[in-house]
Amino acid sequence: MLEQLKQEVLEANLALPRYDLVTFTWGNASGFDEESKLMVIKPSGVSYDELTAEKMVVVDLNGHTIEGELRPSSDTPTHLELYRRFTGIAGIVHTHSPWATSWSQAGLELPVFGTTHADYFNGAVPCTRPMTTAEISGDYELETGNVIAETFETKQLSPLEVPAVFVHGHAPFTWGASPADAVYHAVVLEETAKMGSRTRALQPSASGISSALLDKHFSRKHGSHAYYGQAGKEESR
Ligand SMILES: O=C(CO)[C@@H](O)[C@H](O)COP(=O)(O)O
Repeated sequence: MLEQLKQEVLEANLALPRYDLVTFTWGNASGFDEESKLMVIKPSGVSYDELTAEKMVVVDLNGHTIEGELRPSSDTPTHLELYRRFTGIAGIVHTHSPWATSWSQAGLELPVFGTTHADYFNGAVPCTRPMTTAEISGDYELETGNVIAETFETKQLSPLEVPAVFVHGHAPFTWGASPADAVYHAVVLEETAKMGSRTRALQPSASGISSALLDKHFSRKHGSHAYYGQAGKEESR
């Protein structure tokens, strides 16, 4: 079942080490099928060079495995909560990419320091609040999804316009209209986090570009970025 989505999710997972976003088995990518309300996600603990479409795991919104021999990613509850809470997304990526993870560990939001950021994210990339002891000792992955959604609701941010978040003390999640879109945003986030780290080192008082410049760039670029299609070749919408 969902053979096409399994292939897309496989390609998205294989792109994570290709773009140096993960080490060992860290991170994961998933895709969501709106019609069947089923998610395809990477199996837990499997090396990226061993992944195949057949090893992908299909789960329903309650987290029940519908198809697949292997255990779904340990982050399955987080992915499912985001598909439930963020309308219109169909791909999610979680990495431990070094620069974005550094902002997550610092508990800082990433300001819009420049137009590279503004081309893809319509505002600062937020960081979630620290989770409570009860949340950590409860269903940690489910609560991670909840605190991400709570962050966007509290800040009145559109997940479609800022498709990225730093989870406090953990690492980033990104999402998009497809698994490939979510990977694209993960690459952009890592690059803008690197630039942001260096900007702040050069000028600690740097506060970011004007809202006029942000609006100019985001409105011109949003939704038109290239993403890779079959066989990894660059395509543009
Ligand atoms: O964030 C974490 C662990 O801190 C996880 O994302 C692992 O990095 C990958 O777990 P699996 O997807 O292999 O279960």
